[in-house]
Amino acid sequence: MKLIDTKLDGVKIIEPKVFKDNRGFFMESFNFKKFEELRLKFDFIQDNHSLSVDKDVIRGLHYQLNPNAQTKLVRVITGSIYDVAVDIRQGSPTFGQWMGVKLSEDNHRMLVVPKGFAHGFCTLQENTHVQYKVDDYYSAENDKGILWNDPALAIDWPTSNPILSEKDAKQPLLNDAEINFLYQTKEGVDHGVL
Ligand SMILES: Cc1cn([C@H]2C[C@H](O)[C@@H](COP(=O)(O)OP(=O)(O)O[C@H]3O[C@@H](C)C(=O)[C@@H](O)[C@H]3O)O2)c(=O)[nH]c1=O
Repeated sequence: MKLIDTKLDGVKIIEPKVFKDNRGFFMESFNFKKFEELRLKFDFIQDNHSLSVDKDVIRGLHYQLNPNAQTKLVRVITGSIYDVAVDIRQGSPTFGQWMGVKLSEDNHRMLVVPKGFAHGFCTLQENTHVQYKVDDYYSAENDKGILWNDPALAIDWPTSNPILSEKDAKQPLLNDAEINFLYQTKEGVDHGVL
């Protein structure tokens, strides 16, 4: 398993070890101990799975406020996505900055999205199944969002005409969004990281 740092502190790309043979492949998509050895200590308590039937579906940008902030471990089962994380930790040197990575059924890559980041993705293929683990339960009350094409973020999405949910079509701009994440130095910055 390979861990790749990104320009955003705490956002990490994971490349699992994939065992291929004549039947197909096998991989461990999560192993508490092996993740812990890479200083990623996660207490996941919920698994989510979404299907987007069309290409150019954008879901996001989403986050849950404290005390229900979530770390997410995102992967694609079928299809592919452009997966995006945006730093919304007040006081962070990279506040408002985003990163994106392609996750696909072929590259098996996973993305760690820590607490204090908004998350969203755009499907690159039809019938894309995305699965992700989270370390806090869903809270309708604390479920929040930011508009996908907020000019202040200037995310380079693969489409300019996405299919959105009603909710996501009218999310607020970052400037108007409710956020309650404080940037802390090393020990506290990546909740879930030892
Ligand atoms: C996220 C979530 C939604 N729901 C319900 C609420 C709603 O009626 C229905 C669909 O929810 P949404 O439209 O918010 O689904 P979706 O747009 O797929 O939301 C997801 O987007 C990605 C980008 C994320 O990062 C996730 O955390 C989550 O916010 O499912 C749950 O019951 N539990 C959950 O954990």
